[in-house]
Amino acid sequence: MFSDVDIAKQKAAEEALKRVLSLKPRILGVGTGSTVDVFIDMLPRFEKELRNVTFVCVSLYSAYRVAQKGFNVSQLSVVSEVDVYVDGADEIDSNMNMIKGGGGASTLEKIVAYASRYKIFIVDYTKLVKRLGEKHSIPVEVLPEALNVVYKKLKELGFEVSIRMVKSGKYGFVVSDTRGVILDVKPSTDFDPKELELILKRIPGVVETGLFVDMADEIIVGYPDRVEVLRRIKT
Ligand SMILES: O=C[C@H](O)[C@H](O)[C@H](O)COP(=O)(O)O
Repeated sequence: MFSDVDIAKQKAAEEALKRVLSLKPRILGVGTGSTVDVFIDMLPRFEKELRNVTFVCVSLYSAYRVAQKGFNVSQLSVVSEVDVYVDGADEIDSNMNMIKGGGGASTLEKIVAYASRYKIFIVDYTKLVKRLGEKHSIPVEVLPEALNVVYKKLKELGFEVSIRMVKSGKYGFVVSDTRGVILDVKPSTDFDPKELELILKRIPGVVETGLFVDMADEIIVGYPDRVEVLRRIKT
């Protein structure tokens, strides 16, 4: 039995696939997470159209799944430009800014999104928020060597900080695909996403944050009965 959220994810993924086919990418960036998983599961329906596409994935897990379905997967290290990127998000505000990295992938996600000419994000309706930080902390990926230094600095700056722990299958810290440790950071007051991103990135040892500001070209929001598409107005 599918829940409303499952159906909403499917609707968003289906719409994204239509969009991808119309954009005819040579190189397609693929994010990670449960919504992207739905998107990956739909790829074989368009085997003919996607046969010559090279996929670049932001996690070993997504790369494995795309390759298992018979598509060409390339290493990010040999790619400098991506035509279209499809990924999920944890929170989206009314300015199309986002928190990402709930699945521990914010660094590679940001690199591929940055390298992509057109960035599409797919979410179910529960991801829309008035202000970023309503439901999720901000993931901050840190070099393992800098863990304590960054942790202490973030506390001094007034943030609530926790080190992300593995919930099962392994004991200890979550380690990202880029071997970073993830700190979940909760600002105590309202914040400006752009300013906060700068504050966090100024701390040596911080590799990336899960704040995605002014990044999305298109956000496809799935509902149980429809999709709504938000588009960035290019200035
Ligand atoms: O690190 C993970 C990514 O940012 C995901 O895109 C994000 O967490 C959303 O995941 P999901 O589609 O599972 O809600």
